[in-house]
Amino acid sequence: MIAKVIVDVPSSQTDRLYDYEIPEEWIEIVQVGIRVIVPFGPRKIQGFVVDIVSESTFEKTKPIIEVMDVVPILTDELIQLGEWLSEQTLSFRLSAYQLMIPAALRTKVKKEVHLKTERQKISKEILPLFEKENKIPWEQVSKNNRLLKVIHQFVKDGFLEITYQVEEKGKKKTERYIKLASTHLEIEDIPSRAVKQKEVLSYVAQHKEPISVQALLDATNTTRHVLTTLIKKGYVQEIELEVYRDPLAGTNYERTEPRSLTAKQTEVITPIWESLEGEAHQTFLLHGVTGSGKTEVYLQSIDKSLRAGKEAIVLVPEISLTPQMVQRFKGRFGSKVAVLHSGLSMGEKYDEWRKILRKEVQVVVGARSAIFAPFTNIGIIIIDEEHETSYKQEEHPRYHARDVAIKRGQYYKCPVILGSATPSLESYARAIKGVYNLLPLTERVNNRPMPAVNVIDMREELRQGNRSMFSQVLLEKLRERIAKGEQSVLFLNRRGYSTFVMCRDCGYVATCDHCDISLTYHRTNHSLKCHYCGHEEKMPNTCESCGSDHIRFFGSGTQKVEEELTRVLPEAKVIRMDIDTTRRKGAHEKLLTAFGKGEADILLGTQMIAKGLDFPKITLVGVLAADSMLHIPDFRSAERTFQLMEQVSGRAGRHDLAGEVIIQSYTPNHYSIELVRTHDYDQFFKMEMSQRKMGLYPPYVFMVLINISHVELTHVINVSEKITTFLKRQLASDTVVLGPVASPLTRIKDRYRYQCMIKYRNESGLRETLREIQQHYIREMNQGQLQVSIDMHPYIFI
Ligand SMILES: Nc1ncnc2c1ncn2[C@@H]1O[C@H](COP(=O)(O)OP(=O)(O)OP(=O)(O)O)[C@@H](O)[C@H]1O
Ligand SMILES: [Zn+2]
Ligand SMILES: [Zn+2]
Repeated sequence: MIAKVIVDVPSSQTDRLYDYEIPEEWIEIVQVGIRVIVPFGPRKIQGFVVDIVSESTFEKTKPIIEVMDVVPILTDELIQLGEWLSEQTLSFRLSAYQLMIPAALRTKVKKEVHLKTERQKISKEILPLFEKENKIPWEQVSKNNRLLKVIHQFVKDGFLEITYQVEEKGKKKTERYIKLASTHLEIEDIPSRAVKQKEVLSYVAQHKEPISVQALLDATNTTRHVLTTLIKKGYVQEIELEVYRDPLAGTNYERTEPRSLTAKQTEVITPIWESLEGEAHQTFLLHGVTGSGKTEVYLQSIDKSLRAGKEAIVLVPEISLTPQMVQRFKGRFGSKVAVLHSGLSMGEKYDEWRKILRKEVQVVVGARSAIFAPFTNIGIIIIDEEHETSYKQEEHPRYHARDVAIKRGQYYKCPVILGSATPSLESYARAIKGVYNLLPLTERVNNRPMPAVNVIDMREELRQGNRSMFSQVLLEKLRERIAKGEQSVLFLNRRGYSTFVMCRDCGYVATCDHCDISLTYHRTNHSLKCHYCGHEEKMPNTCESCGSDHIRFFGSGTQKVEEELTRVLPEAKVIRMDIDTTRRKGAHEKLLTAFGKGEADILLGTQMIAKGLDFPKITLVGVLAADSMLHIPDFRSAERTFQLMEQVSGRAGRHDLAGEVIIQSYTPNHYSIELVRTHDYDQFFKMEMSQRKMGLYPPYVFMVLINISHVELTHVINVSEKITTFLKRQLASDTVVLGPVASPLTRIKDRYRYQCMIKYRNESGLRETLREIQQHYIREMNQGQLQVSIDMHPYIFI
């Protein structure tokens, strides 16, 4: 038999299947989806088995050297998906598969074989291995073909298990448990004076499940000594059981019951349920205003899926994966839920992934990469806040989770729900065309009003002599809330607000020596940092250009706002939430809990407070500078501004108290800001679509961005020109090829950067043409000199 293997060498030449012979004694063990070690030239390398065939087309094939997994870590479906993904994103299949497995499996970790059962159940052949301990190192068996075969069978039967020991400081992995020994000695045999022994034994006997040693000692109020005697006499047995590193251990999730749906919710959930029950894939766009009860629709759709014996994947943006958000799912589905996000340690991620693989959970809530959860019977896939750009991965493979969701939805013939109060233009356009099924939820639950929005013209404020960052109205309203004991949220858009250092005398701005970008001031260690290459230097005392000591940092980060706030509103208690105050694990939760308990009047923060917040006492939302994002040179800047303003506004008045929003802006008449006043998404969509049509941007066309970089400027220009000429010759006449032009960020890490852009409607041969470009520059790229990166549906243009 021949295994087709994707080898662990990320380069274009090796991005194909290699044939390896499966040694006779491993025929049963080598399966599709496991990893193997194979000879590759003079080296031994890892690879994924993606297919097994009876014969190779090659005359000579080398045999597999070693088997790395006993159970497949990639399902057949994921293997297919990886192939598709690499075609779509023009990346290596290897990278696609590595995306699908947890990092713990990609690093060098200790592997062990664990005994999961009583010794009697396993054969004599391997019994001696487990004489001393219930586990042995994997190396002890991996090279022995005969043993491996036996082990494989026991793993299949569930008596043994292979685990990866991701060691982490201060984290428990296993705990000692006590259970009744299978020898069945009678309790009466214990001498009557050994009261304690009897007591402990009967306690153990009453429990069907093993009890942790500590719990047992606590419950029976005994010492370890009594227990040891019982173990020695053979009444009870001490075993080691794995405990998952639960990042949320100790959190008690309050159970929630399904609510009876409103008429509107019923209307939108019906077609979703029909799709689920009829096993007919459909993509739904759930367009529900903030507070319209989308989450309840998700929950009851998931419930439907679980009742049908199927699984569910829920994606939420990384930044809204807060404990509050997790609570909503754990509260309804308890331990059936696994959570995957970037805040987890490598070991924790591995644990959650394993729960999915072992089918111990049926629901996954996670950020982008959770879309690859190795479920095999998916009943529904939900993408909340579908307009969020974080669903697109900005490194190879540059995939969009929405595309992967739909692909998997087609495979499992299940519904995919894209939910948002402000859908992306691309999705809404597709819904209107009928490609997606549009489900509108236009009102808030129980007819609560949408918050009233007041846009303040900050130019006018300035004219009236108000030089502070707070308008008169906003200050007044903030005071009002403090007096009434209600809460406010102040939002500052982080983007476009770097704190740069400038000389007041000559205008010199401190920039990075390796990148064409200004350095950012960091207060904590009084230094300047480049956010692109990590270069760091001390904050200068004098200007490098003119020697003046009038060198200061500018910009207004959240820290500055906080300072200003304490000056103008000394009575206000403020909680600040930004990257700095939430860096430590659990800090995010702590701050939110404190705010929820009413320990502060004002929550001041960046993007991370724009979504998910649902506190009854928030009645005022203030946006300090709505247009900070509007002037970023990106065709989506108006869309992002509108989406963000709507999301932030949505935090106010979600419960009994009515909400109010103050938006401060220097361009109050821009449609993306003005239309937030009426919460008019449809009108915004119309206006923005006409802009896109004029400028020839998505969704009217598809785009491809090609970035070319090299340390020598002349070479970058040379290659960029060649690529552009080639594209113009190859592509259809109505396709637009723009460039080459210098990228907005012309130099990063001493490399010059140029780009060219393709806008197209129909291009059947596009991928082949782009592959040709990749192939052409293979050698130069492998040498690490040149980089040509291709982004199929770009979101970032710098
Ligand atoms: N059927 C229902 N009956 C009563 N209350 C409900 C119902 N559905 C949802 N709610 C409540 O209404 C509020 C808003 O619902 P939810 O948070 O699900 O809205 P959403 O559309 O997800 O909002 P957002 O997009 O702003 O996060 C919540 O407090 C929720 O508990
Ligand atoms: Zn730099
Ligand atoms: Zn100067």
